[in-house]
Amino acid sequence: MCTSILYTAGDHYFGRNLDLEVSFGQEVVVTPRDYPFDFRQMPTLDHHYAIIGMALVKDNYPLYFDGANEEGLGMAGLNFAGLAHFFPVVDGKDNVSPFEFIPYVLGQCKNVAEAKQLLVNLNLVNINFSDQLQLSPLHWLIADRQGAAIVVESTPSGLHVYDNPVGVLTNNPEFPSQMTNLANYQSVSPANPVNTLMPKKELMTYSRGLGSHMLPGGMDSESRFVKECFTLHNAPEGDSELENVTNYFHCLHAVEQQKGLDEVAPATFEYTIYSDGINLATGTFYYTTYEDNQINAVQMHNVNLNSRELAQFPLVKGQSIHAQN
Ligand SMILES: C[C@H](CCC(=O)NCC(=O)O)[C@H]1CC[C@H]2[C@@H]3[C@H](O)C[C@@H]4C[C@H](O)CC[C@]4(C)[C@H]3CC[C@]12C
Repeated sequence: MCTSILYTAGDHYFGRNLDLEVSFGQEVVVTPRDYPFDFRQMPTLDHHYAIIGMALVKDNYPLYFDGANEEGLGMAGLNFAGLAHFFPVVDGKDNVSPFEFIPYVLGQCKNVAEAKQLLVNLNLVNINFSDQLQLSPLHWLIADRQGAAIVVESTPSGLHVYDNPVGVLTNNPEFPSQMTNLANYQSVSPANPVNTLMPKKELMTYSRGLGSHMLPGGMDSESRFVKECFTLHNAPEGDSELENVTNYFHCLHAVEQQKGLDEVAPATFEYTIYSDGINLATGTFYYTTYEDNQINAVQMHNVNLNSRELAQFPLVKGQSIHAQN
């Protein structure tokens, strides 16, 4: 499972938790403007916006899990098992495979409005990257540095593009059902509740935080969606980049999966392999890994963006403890 968010605090911060039981060998990858992006059914993009994000590089091709471009448009692919459906190639449509979808959008669009235009003629097609790396059933959150966000879901009924007013995406069910479910939690609050249960009776406020007593806390995607909406939309806005990045990671880590809690096969547990976030205005990409609570950063503009060669930054994994004596 996974969770992706757009946090607004002056600038906009976009990224995700990647929750899985195996690591693919992903790293931070910058694709510069002149790297030739080949597509199976569409013309090569010889020149495009530069992209930074988390990717597995295979045969010199960056298979992005999530990322953002130099204009401040971000995009993340999240599991959508059993619901995602990809189609055969159709003449006259823009036929793009899901593994090409992030470069296709981030290479060409400055913002969500441009992405919506590009999606009008899109057909997400069932072409595997290779026999070893077959398609995964994904849906996507796309968000920009003006704060707009959409969700893209390709199901048996076709391609669906939904405005996302909450800036959160997890996994199943379909996005409109997640939004409907939020209505059940409207009374969840950071404040202690007013007693409407028995207004004429005194009830003891035995604890702080009673306003969030009904907040779901499970590992499942519906619980994470509600919990993250509550956390994100009550998060403070900081006065500095450091404060904002700190708040941002607290929001994501609120729904992280600790090892041992989500059993996906006997004795095999899914956990939050990494959490990442990019400041969409500055192009600084931040991340933490399960093994390392330290926030690491890669600044895309410190890489030569007028190049044809991918720049790869292996993930820092060792825990660093600040010994004080
Ligand atoms: C499985 C995860 C999504 C995380 C998640 O929700 N998993 C748990 C679950 O089963 O619910 C997805 C997100 C991005 C995906 C990868 C990217 O799409 C890039 C690449 C695309 C290829 O078609 C398949 C391999 C490969 C490398 C994908 C493997 C599966 C990934 C890593």
